[in-house]
Amino acid sequence: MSKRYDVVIRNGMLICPEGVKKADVAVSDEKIVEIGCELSGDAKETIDAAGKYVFPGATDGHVHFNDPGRTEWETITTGSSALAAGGGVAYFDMPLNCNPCTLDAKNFNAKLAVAQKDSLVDYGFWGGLTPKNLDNLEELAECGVIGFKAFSCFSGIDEFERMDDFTALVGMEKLAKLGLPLMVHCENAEITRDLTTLALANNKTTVRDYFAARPPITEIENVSRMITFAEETGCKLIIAHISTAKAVELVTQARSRGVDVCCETIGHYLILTDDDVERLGTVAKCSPPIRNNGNQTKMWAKLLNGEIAFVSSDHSPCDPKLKDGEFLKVWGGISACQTTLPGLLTHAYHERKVPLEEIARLTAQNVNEIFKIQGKGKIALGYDGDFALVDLDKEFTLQAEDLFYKYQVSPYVGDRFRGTVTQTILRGTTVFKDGKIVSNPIGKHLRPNL
Ligand SMILES: NC(=O)N[C@H]1NC(=O)NC1=O
Ligand SMILES: [Zn+2]
Repeated sequence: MSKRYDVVIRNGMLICPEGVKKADVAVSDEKIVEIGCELSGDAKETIDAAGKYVFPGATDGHVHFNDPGRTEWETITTGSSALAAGGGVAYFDMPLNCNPCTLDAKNFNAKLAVAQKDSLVDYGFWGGLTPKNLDNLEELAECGVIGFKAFSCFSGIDEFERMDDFTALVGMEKLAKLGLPLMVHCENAEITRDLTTLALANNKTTVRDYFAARPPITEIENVSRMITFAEETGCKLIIAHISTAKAVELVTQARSRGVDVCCETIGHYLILTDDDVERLGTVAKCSPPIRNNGNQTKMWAKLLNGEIAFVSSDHSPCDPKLKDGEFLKVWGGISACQTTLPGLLTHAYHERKVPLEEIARLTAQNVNEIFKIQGKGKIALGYDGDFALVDLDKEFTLQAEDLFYKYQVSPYVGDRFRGTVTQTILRGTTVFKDGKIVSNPIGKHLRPNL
């Protein structure tokens, strides 16, 4: 008897957890219901993926879409569209730089209302942990946050206060009980603050002065301290946007003695170097800063070794006016959520022979597993019909007009990529195709299955 699927993707090379295989994949009621060679049975929609690689749609674990409240920088509409254009089907939005910050249930619900209306793709939310909201962690957990985010140093946003040691201890004890992870932006507060003050006092505001004000030790020292807190409290710890190979080493050592810690890195720490930042200017300013080539080589080795759990974008845009000025003084944050997968195809797969299934793990599977999002992140029976169709050899030069961000700004404009996302499918619905957004907002809220 012939079957009737909602969608069949035929003749593609599927990136499955166990390897790459040529097969068809069928979706009904938003879920993958069959994987096999030349599936019989018709479908309401047939997608010919001959010559294409079919990745699991990516989940970006770390974005700042700034909605509600700072929509002059980015919005959920533009951010989620950009994500889809880069093969993304889901994102976890940070508790800052939206306004109000996501520090209690009321503000969580305000953000949820916007996303329900505007998000093209699926979304989860981070709650914040600051000295001011230790009594609100339980209510945020009930709302369904995927985890909590804290800053060891100044966050750039006055209302989102840094986590002092008391807050770290009490907060991590509470999160251990709630079974939710804490992600920490690890840079030593006093050293970054005082080196920055000193640099400003001496009018040292160039890109190199900025690097000197945030040296590797600020990350390494703080990662080590946060691991100690995690080890003693039993809280699951995720190091945000790790930038130095030495800090990755600390995470690996801690894991090997049983500490529940892992790390995320960001495309730009793998793709750009300090010399690139010097060339590009403030568009490539972020914190922690992008490091040198020697460190980057070691970061790639750690990535290949499985020591980095997932790769996100830390998409942190702003009004371009805030990037206009002396390097040390301007906003730190890079617009990147549209280019993570093409960046990894170019620099990980083509340049360094990182296997495609490893790239799928780093962009989709691991992040969903770590945050206990059920049924998302891989091409397997029963999972959401989420796919990114990729022409692996199709090259393109990124043009500002290609970007779906509120501001068409990226450090990669003018760069050559090899590996083009041609179509993004969310739970069986095509949301992006051939350079265009082709769906209304259909994103739904993702909560951890604890
Ligand atoms: N507040 C904010 O978005 N900060 C981000 N920007 C950046 O470069 N690193 C961050 O953590
Ligand atoms: Zn961030």
